Amino acid sequence: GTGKVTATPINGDVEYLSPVNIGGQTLNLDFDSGSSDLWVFNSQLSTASQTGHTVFNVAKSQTLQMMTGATYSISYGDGSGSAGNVGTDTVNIGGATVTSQAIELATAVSASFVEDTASNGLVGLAFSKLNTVKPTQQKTFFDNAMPNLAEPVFTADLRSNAVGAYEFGAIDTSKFNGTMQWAAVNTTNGFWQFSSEKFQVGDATPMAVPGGQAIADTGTTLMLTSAAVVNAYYANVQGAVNDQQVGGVTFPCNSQLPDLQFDVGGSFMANVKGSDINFAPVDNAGTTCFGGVQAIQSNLQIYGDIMFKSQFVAFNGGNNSIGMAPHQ
Ligand SMILES: NCc1ccc(-c2ccco2)nc1
Repeated sequence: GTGKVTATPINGDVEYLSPVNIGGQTLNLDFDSGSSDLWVFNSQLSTASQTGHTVFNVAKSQTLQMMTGATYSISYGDGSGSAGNVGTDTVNIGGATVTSQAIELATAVSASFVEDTASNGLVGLAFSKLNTVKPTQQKTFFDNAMPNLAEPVFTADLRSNAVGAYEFGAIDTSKFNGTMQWAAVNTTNGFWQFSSEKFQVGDATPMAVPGGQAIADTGTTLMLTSAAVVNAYYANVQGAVNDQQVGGVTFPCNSQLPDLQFDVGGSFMANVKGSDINFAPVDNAGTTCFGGVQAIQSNLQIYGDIMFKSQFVAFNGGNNSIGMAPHQ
């Protein structure tokens, strides 16, 4: 079978939310190709933590079965996290259904998740080896769904300030231009990881990031790469400054930002449109804007939603490869 759901950008493309049916209850969740836990806000949480959220009511599902003794605890790169207990239930994502999916039921969530009332949990779509459930590690929705999917794939079609889609089991060739290009994924760390050692700003001389690796992460807002690439990129932008107060590089909102091409697995170069690198204003007048490309002090680069807004991306769990093509 196949399944398709909308991916709706929230608060200026900070994150994308998709409807997921769990035991007959529909919640808007954040699909995250950078982690491997499916967890939800639910009726076990304190009233304070539930405030503003749609929660999964554990008493209302007729198919929920609690997993005795199982717990989870997850923390993310941005310092957020959640922890709780675990059950299994039927999960339906746009028609793709798994009858016994591990549902991680938060009993504690960090403040930033409580404050983010648009999101009621995450669907982890990285590799199951990263799942945090103990004592028995659980499989992701994609791993569980794969055997019944027409093709062992899911795709991310994320758009700038527009509704896009996640699809399981098929690659909709009408959603991208040209031929999709593919690269091998290294699953050792449990991510959709590939080498990314070459960058090109506009039509300037390409630059090398020896040993550079990257992950494709729908659950991260920005595109995080090496300081060398960030400096080289914004050297082309009049008025760009690294503003410690704001927490990264800003520039005049009316800047003409160049495109940025990046290497995917040594197999092909993919492009991020300059317009997609103008992320958001930092001041009320909308004069100064925050860059969508920012530095990370690690050679594991994180290509988040800024990249997905320029590239239609296919994740192939059958042969562990990643495909990209410019959106239609
Ligand atoms: N990359 C995983 C991830 C996703 C969302 C969040 C988050 C924090 C507050 C609201 O959302 N944190 C980390």
